[in-house]
Amino acid sequence: MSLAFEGVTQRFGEVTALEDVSLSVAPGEIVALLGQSGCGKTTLLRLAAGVERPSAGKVLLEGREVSAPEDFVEPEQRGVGLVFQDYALFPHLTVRENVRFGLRGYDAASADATALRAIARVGLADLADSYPHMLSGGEQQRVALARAVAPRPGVLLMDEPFSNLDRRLRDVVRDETAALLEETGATSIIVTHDPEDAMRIADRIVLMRAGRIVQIGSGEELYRRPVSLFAARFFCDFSEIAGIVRRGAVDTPIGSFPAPGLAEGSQAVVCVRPHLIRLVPKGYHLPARIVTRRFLGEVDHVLLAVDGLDKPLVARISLLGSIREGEEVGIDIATDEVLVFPAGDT
Ligand SMILES: Nc1ncnc2c1ncn2[C@@H]1O[C@H](COP(=O)(O)OP(=O)(O)OP(=O)(O)O)[C@@H](O)[C@H]1O
Repeated sequence: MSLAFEGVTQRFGEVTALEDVSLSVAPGEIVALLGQSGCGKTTLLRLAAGVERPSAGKVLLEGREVSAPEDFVEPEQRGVGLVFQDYALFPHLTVRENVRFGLRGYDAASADATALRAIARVGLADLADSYPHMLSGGEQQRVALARAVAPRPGVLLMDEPFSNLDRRLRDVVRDETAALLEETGATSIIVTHDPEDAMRIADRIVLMRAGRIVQIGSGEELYRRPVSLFAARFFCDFSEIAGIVRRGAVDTPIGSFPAPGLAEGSQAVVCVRPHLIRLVPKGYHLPARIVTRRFLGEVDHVLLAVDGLDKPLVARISLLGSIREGEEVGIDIATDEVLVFPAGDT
């Protein structure tokens, strides 16, 4: 089922939660709404679900407007499944009863069979007669997912579905959810503030800020070609170096970087990715000194002082051998991967 927002604006009194948002989600596509707290992600989800009506603009399901005052389709009529951050399970119902709850319109026998199939699909067959309080967070999340997908909704809307899970469990449940979404073929929107969640699960990421869409693209597009410093910072902890544009380039203590399209004399920010700095022996490339080195397992977190920079460069690299703090080294920066943005473009 396709889902589209056309010029949607949503106001709550003085607050504009969404401003002229347009987005089309293709049938079966998985889209992540990514952004900081308060940027309007949940509001967009609530509009799709039909629990909110837009102040202006349209919501379309399968090409049909479902948001117009005279043609407003109620949430339960939209064929939309919902999964919330807190799972929203009924505490007095068992797992089986919770999942059956979403299957209105089925006769008792087929509701039971369908519920049990969905429960088995998320690996909880043995817990079908348990109550939510007897389950771990990950198990409760799986029940919520089973309840949402059991009626085979055309659209699945998920609001921060993994945020209550600890790191390790989160990875597992996220991968399971991705597999299940693919299998059901539901058009899915997942709200998250975690870029890794978005990159791992979504076909396309919609980066939002203050009620507007900043950029739409695949995880790789957003990571490699962010449209602004704001978008860039969302996906990478860069070392940022300020400079002034002179003759189409920014001169910095670590080199000169092309700044196409930036005005002569304007302030710019040069962004260097921590994993694209390579250490070479002293005397080669750019001279630097190791300020600190922290072993993190797969990589080392290294701070490098460079003459002329007021803050050390951050590098995340694998340091073989016995490089020590205080040691003089050379550094080689993959310059074609360096990004340059106008300063203040946040
Ligand atoms: N019912 C409401 N009444 C008043 N203001 C609201 C209402 N719902 C949302 N807002 C405001 O609209 C803005 C967007 O909120 P929304 O919940 O959509 O953001 P979000 O990106 O989902 O944030 P979070 O990640 O914290 O859930 C916020 O400023 C919020 O305070």
